[in-house]
Amino acid sequence: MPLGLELSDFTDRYGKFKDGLNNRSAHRINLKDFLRLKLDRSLPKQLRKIINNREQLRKEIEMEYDGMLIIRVYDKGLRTDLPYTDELLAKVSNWVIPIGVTLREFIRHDFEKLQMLVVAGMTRYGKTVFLKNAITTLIHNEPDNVKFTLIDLKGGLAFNRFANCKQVNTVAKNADEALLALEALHVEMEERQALFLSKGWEDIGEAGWKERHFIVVDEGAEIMGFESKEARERCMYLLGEVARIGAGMGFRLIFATQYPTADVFPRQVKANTSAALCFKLKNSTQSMVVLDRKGAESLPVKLPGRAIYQTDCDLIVQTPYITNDFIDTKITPHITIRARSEEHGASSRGNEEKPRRSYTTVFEET
Ligand SMILES: Nc1ncnc2c1ncn2[C@@H]1O[C@H](COP(=O)(O)OP(=O)(O)OP(=O)(O)O)[C@@H](O)[C@H]1O
Repeated sequence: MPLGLELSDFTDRYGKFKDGLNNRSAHRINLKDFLRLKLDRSLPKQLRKIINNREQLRKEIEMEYDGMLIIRVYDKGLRTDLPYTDELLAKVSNWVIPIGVTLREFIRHDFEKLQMLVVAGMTRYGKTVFLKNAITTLIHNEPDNVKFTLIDLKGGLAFNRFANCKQVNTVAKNADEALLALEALHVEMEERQALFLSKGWEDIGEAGWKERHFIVVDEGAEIMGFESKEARERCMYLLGEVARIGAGMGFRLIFATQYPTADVFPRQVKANTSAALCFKLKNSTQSMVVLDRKGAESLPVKLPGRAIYQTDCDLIVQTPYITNDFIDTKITPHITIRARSEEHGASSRGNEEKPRRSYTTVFEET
């Protein structure tokens, strides 16, 4: 790396490098075209056409810094679809989910290593499909240990198919339900913290508990639209608490939004999250909020599933496309029809009974 420059000086110019490499066409002779030759007077013309055939270059580049600046150039771009299949599912286990493919490899996200994940992207670019992919994978791979609190602030339609899975504690569809669910989680978290302290356990690993509780929020920006200011602030605070202290106690957060502005992310969520999956965004300001760099605005248009996966480095991936039929085949064995009131107090570890509780948020004027 030339002295005084950093990786972002190159990645910010990704488009310029790529267009520079592709600004001409190349000779391409397709042997199959010879089989289609017609033996008539136009033969020389046909041959000339085959020999002079030119195709626009579609080279792709990847940039990385590992002490050296590495720029990889590929003849072809990344595939535009990656169906979620049984073979793909077999490549992940435990708390690992598939993120997608790059030009070189299959990428996974391990929630034991990076417990919180931010997902962002304009509408119709694949956020919800990705969340369904994550939920299905975890239910399939850890059916006895995973628990979910699903908060779908777009009305609950996307998560509805998971509502009767035994692993799903709650599907919250609006401000009141979201607040109630988060209050319940907060109480559980505080109880766990007190128990861990009394037992001298540092974290869930040391406690030897297998359960992991995932809180999945789809359209987190809606929280800013809650009518009541108190509800808004309380929700932000509670999500922030999950991000701040939840990881060690087995809580995992996936926070998705299509409007990533600075005020949409609870401060603690941004501060405690070191992984992001970012689909195309409207502008570089939004990209800066999610990735701390420009780039998500330059992802291709009309290409759902294309995203930047950011951990300690940034990778351009094509995420798997999971169909609702595939989801249903995987979750049907886990569906139990229960009254929702029973689910709310569902035991979160093993089969031990917990008293059913209700939670009330009281706002006092100061
Ligand atoms: N990984 C993918 N590969 C190919 N196509 C995809 C992928 N993900 C999503 N799509 C296509 O894009 C459409 C929109 O995806 P999805 O519902 O996940 O978008 P979204 O970002 O959640 O949008 P909204 O915010 O409007 O719900 C899907 O119906 C599907 O046709």
